[in-house]
Amino acid sequence: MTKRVLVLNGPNLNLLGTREPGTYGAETLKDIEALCHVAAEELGLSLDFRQSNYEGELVTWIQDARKTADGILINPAAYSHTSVAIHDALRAVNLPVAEVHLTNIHQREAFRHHSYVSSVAFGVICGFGTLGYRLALMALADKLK
Ligand SMILES: O=C(O)[C@]1(O)C=C(c2cccc(Sc3ccccc3)c2)[C@@H](O)[C@H](O)C1
Repeated sequence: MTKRVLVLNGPNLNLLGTREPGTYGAETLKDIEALCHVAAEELGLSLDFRQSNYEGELVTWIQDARKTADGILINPAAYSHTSVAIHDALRAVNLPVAEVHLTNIHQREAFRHHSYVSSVAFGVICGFGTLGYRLALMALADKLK
């Protein structure tokens, strides 16, 4: 049975590749989606890849995942540092969660050092750029086998 992973991307990630390439790299979210589909094919996973700037939409997608997905990869972006709602939704659905950040949030501004998602994720990857998405999918494939 092919395991299905919901890949969620938070606010402003739709702007990747357009500004701040020195911080977030030159790749776009479309580039990340493409690399995720290549990795998923290699790992025998199916993917649902989404991005939203709206916290409530991300919460609803997480809730729906209880019935439609086997695991979640999430880059919550700025909501990492603010959203108890996303934390609670991830806890409620009780699916394996891998958290990804393109940058090393621990080397950045203090307000980025804490993530409300990390305590409900089985693993957290940060600082490896877009490779972090591939690494997280590898970890999810292993967790779901
Ligand atoms: O490193 C990440 O992936 C992170 O999750 C991603 C973030 C992020 C995501 C998208 C955009 C921006 S800021 C930005 C705005 C315009 C163009 C490029 C970047 C930050 C930060 O909010 C987080 O603190 C860290």
